[in-house]
Amino acid sequence: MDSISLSEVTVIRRTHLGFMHSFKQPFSGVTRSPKFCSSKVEGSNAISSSVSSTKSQFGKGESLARIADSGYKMNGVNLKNRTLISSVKERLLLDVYDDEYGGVVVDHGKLPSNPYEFSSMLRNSLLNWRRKGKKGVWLKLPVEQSELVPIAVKEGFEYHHAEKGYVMLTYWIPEEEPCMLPANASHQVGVGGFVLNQHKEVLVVQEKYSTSLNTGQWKLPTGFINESEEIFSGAVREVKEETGVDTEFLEVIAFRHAHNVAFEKSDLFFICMLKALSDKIIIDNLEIKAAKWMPLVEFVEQPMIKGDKMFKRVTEICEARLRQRYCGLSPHRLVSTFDGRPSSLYYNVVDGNDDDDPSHSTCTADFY
Ligand SMILES: NC(=O)C1=CN([C@@H]2O[C@H](COP(=O)(O)OP(=O)(O)OC[C@H]3O[C@@H](n4cnc5c(N)ncnc54)[C@H](O)[C@@H]3O)[C@@H](O)[C@H]2O)C=CC1
Repeated sequence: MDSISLSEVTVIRRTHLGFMHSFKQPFSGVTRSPKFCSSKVEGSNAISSSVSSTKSQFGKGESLARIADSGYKMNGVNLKNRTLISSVKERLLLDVYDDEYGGVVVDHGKLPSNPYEFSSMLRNSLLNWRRKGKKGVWLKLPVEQSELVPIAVKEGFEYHHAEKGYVMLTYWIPEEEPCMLPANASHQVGVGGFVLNQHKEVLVVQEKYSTSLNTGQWKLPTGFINESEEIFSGAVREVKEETGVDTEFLEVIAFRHAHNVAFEKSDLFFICMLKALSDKIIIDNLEIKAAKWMPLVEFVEQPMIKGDKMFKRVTEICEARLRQRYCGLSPHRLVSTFDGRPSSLYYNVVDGNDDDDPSHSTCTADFY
C-alpha cells in the first residue's frame, strides 16, 4: 500500500473529528448537521496546531513512514513503527481493487459497520484516489448498510443502479475529463410466443390486466425474461406459465425495439416461433383471464391484428415462415475467447449446405 502524506493526515483527522462532532444525536440517515462538510469545527484546533508543528519539522508532504521512524507522537497516538502506521492506514482507507479502466471498485464485503468510520474512510479514500490519479469509483452498498447511502451522496457519489439487495453508487474523479462510466442497463427484454399446433391453430391469451384498447383481445402470450435467462428458454417458460402448454423453441422470428416504455427504459421484444409439444391449456389465473387455440385464419382477421401495423407485420412474417419464404434466427451456443464464457449467437444458414455446420439450417424446421 502507498504511503500517505502528512498533509493528508491533517485533513483526515480534522474531517473525521468534525464529522463525529456533528453527530450529537444518534445517526439518523438522511438528516444531518449542517456541519457535516465543514472542516472548521470545534475540536480540530488542537490537531491542526499539533500537526502544523510537525509540518515545520518535516515539511509539507512528508510521509507518515518517516514520522513513524522518528517516533513522532500525534494526538496521543505514538506513531513509532511501521506496523502501527499500516494499521492506522488500514483504518483510514476503504479496501478497494483496481478496475481495468484506471478506476477502483470498493470491496463491499469489507465496509466498516460504523457510519462515522465509513464517512471518514470515504473522504480519506477520495483524497487518496485523487492523488493517485484514479478515475471512476464504484461503491456498492448492501441494503443492510443503507445508512451509508446518504453519507456517500453527500460526498458527491451518484446513484448508478439498484437491485433488491444493494444500491450501486459511482464517483468520477477527474474534473478535467468527461465521465466515461457506462450508464445503467437501458433496456428490458420481453418475449412473445407464436405457438402453432398440428391443427394450424395459434395459442392465444386474454390478459387479466390490459389497457382499454386491448381488453378482450386475443393475443400471443408475452412476458419478460429473467436475469441470466436465455431468450429461447424465457419464451418457453412464459408460454408454459401463462397457458400450461409445453413447447420447443424454434426461431426468433423478429424483434421490436421501442423507447420510453417502462420508467424511461427501452424495450426489446423478441417474437419467437415455438413448436407445441402439448395441447392442454391450464391458465395462470394471476396474469391471464383466458387462453385458447384459435385457427390461424381467425387470428389474422382480428381487428387488433389487421388494424395494427406492427401486429399485422409480425403475423405476416410468421405466415411467411410457415410457407418457408422467410427464415428466423436460431440460437447457437458458443464460447468466445473474448470473455471465455458460453453465450448464444442467434443466426440462420439459408441454404443448409454450409460446409462448416450443415445442421445449422433453420428454415426447414417443422412447426407441427
Ligand atoms: N401485452 C401486449 O399486448 C404486448 C406486449 N409486448 C411486449 O411483450 C413484452 C412483455 O410485455 P407484457 O406481457 O405486456 O408485460 P406486462 O406489462 O403485462 O407485465 C407482465 C406481468 O408482470 C406483472 N406486472 C407488470 N407490471 C406490474 C405492476 N406495475 N404491478 C403489478 N404487476 C405487474 C403482471 O402480472 C403482468 O401480467 C414486452 O417486451 C412488451 O413490449 C409487445 C406488444 C404487445
